[in-house]
Amino acid sequence: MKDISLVLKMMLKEKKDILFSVFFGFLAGITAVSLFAASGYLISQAAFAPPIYTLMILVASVKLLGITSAISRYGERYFSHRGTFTILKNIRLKVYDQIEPLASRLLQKYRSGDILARIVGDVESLQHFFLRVFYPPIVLAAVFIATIFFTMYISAGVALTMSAGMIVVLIVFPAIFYMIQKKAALSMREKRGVLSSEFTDYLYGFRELTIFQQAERKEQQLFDEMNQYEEMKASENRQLAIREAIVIFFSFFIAIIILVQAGFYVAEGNLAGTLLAMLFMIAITVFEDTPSMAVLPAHLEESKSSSKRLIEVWENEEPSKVAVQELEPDLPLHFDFKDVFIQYPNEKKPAVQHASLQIKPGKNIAIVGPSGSGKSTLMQALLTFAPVKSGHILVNGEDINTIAPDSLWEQMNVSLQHNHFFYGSIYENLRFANRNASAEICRDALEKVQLTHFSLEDQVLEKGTNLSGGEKQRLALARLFLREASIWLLDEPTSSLDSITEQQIMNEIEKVTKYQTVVTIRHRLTGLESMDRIIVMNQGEIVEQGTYTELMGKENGYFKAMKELESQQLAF
Ligand SMILES: Nc1ncnc2c1ncn2[C@@H]1O[C@H](COP(=O)(O)OP(=O)(O)OP(=O)(O)O)[C@@H](O)[C@H]1O
Repeated sequence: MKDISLVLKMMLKEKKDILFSVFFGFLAGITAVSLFAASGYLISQAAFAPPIYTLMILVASVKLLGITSAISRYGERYFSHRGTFTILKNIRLKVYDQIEPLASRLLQKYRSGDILARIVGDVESLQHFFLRVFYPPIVLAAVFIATIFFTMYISAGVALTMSAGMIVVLIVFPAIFYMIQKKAALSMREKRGVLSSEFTDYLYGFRELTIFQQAERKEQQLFDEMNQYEEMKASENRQLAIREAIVIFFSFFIAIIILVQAGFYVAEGNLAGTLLAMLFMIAITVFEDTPSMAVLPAHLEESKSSSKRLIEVWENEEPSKVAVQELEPDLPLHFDFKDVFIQYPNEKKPAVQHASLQIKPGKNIAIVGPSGSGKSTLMQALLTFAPVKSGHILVNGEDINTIAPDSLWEQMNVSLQHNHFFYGSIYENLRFANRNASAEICRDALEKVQLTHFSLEDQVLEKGTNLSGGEKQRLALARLFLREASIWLLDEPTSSLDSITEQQIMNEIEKVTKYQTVVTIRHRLTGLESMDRIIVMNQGEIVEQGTYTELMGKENGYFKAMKELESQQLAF
């Protein structure tokens, strides 16, 4: 039940459509049974040449039942499909609400292809739950019970046979098929996830695969995976067809048994001969919709696992927020890291540990250290993106987790190591930072980062593939000049630039950030003399922190050693 809780909750919101679907489904089923029962009776009666009005009443009943059955069937389809689409919409909104705050963490946990396959595929497959799992057995059982009650008045023996048939079709077959289904569905889902991940890898890595002449091998691997998946799918379809055939065969078998049984009663004189055709027609019609019970277990298993897999995406990721409070805009922000420990999912080693530091408003902070020492992770923690396992990050004395992230990001100007660019013009890619920025302001920003050779109309391809590394960095920095922010977080903002351009752009940044907090991650150790504080990291720990003079004054200091090493390398 827990597995299916997501779709059940969303479904029960649509009670009206559920009730109408069941009502019209029942009406369509029972009128169909009555229609064929009346037809059977009509044929038998006609043989005895009854008064014309008897025939007229019977013919009129048959016509009325036929029309009611058709209209009810339409009503059933209308409400069940309307309900299904509304349930799907509710599920999509729910899933989006759940994963939106976790987006960055989820991409650390799952391969992007797998998460995409999960969310799109699993949500889609939940459409079958209401349509093929939930209400058809209710309707079928209701039609069966009403028919069996009616049949009991004609022949208790036939009613008993019909009840036995109903139990086999509604309970025994689905239970057996469900057990068989469980195993097969698991491997199908795994295969689908693998295939989607492999395909995404192939698309993203196509250039590298081509350069290293591995594209053909990867393609072959993908084709093999696809063929295996197709084979599994075909085998599943075959299985479903066989199960449907078994149920259909059984239904006919029961109808024949009922015919023979009723014939026997007629021969014995315990049943009127005119009712024989009617009973046979009832038996055929009441079992008519039972093939849906053959596919029900497959859809139930699929819905259960889809619902479970979707819940798993956010289940253990629930942010441990106590209360979400908005930060007042323009409030100077003071960050305080207290013994912070960060570990990425599925990683053995922590990325950052025992990190304690303060970032006071208006200060200029540099984070330095060897590659992989945890500098970017520390910055991600300021943005609330890092998986902090213990310790606290306080913003003006309040736990960062209790603060609405939007109100924090509103005060930040961020340039990360890898910045995203959208397919569109330079202008669109700039205005993405500030929708109100005029063309003039955007041109001015381009000038500050020395990208004057670009016009605002120039095209940027997806992910900025037509820009050089340095141009991408400068375009990302140009965005920052369009926004007012009290905190600037810059992760190696100029690493791809020559030192002269770097200096000129940093001067521009300094001009606009005179009174702002600036945290910069640096690889090069030049130009750090004016920093208010330098945080030195090594293997996930802050090994030193202080001003340039303090750090250089340390006997056997780590920063001093790094600086000396860099000077020696530059001298060569
Ligand atoms: N998304 C991630 N998932 C798992 N491990 C990660 C992730 N990001 C970083 N790490 C690991 O965390 C550690 C710190 O990485 P981080 O990027 O913070 O270092 P860095 O000092 O910024 O490195 P660089 O100077 O090369 O950018 C590294 O061991 C890295 O492999």
